[in-house]
Amino acid sequence: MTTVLNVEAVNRSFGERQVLKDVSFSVEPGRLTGFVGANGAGKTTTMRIILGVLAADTGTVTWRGAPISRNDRQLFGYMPEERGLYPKMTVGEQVVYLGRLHGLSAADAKRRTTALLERLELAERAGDPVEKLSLGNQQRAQIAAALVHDPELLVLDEPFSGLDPIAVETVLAVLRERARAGAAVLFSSHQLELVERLCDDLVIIADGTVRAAGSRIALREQHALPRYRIEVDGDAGWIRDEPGVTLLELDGAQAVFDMTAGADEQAVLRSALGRGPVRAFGPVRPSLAEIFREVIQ
Ligand SMILES: Nc1ncnc2c1ncn2[C@@H]1O[C@H](COP(=O)(O)OP(=O)(O)OP(=O)(O)O)[C@@H](O)[C@H]1O
Repeated sequence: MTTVLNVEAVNRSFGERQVLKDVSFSVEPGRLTGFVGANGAGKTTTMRIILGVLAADTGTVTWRGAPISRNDRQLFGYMPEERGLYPKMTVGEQVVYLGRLHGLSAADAKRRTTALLERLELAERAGDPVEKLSLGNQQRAQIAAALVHDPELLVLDEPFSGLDPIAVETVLAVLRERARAGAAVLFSSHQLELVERLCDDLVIIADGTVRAAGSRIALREQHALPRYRIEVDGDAGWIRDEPGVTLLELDGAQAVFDMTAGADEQAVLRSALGRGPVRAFGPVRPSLAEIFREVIQ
């Protein structure tokens, strides 16, 4: 797969404090990359450096293999943490204006604004000044502003914070559509369940250091535990006496257990089948929250 955005060994300090330490990761087109980390981990600082709002002390950020130019930035869409739409301007005018700034013709900017506001369920508010909108609707307007020029790279700082569950689903669907159309999407979030559901790739940062990066599936496999779940008919309590089994949870017919290294989980399955029907048997994959806790330690 071709990488479009490459962050390579980026360092950045504020005064004495180094807030980014050798940060490296890449973002692929057509994929959603979740950027996760605790408060103060360095997500916003990294995003600002990608967008050229802030300079790195050392290290490079490249777009399609070359340092990022002003022209490249026209192809980027950014939703900054500090938001920053003009409060007195109407939502529609504002999104059109930002589209024009990114090089769209007046007609294209209008057409795309109408379509996007419709898609984000904000069309009815197009004529209202931003300051009159609820925070959640202001957030949707911000997302429209970042998307209006059909960017090839979308960088979104906490796009889901402050949205109600229905708005989350709408925005999520819009981001998926953008990725499916070929855009590279990098977004930060604290909401791990959401990131887990949404993203293809992950970058986990703690104290300014990337602790894990890669596809969500690969990360889950790398951090897979030798842990299994079984469901049988009747009581599963016998499982605690099987060789190599450490029983973690027992709830009637269901059990979750770890296997000691080298022990054979298939032997447990055979043993279960010898006792009666087995309704379910398989490895338990760690959740993103569990992987996160493990890698940031
Ligand atoms: N302009 C600045 N001057 C001094 N320190 C700064 C500045 N910007 C960020 N920092 C510090 O850098 C560290 C990283 O901040 P950053 O905003 O990148 O983290 P974050 O991961 O985005 O956190 P959050 O989730 O809270 O937004 C923090 O300790 C922050 O206080």
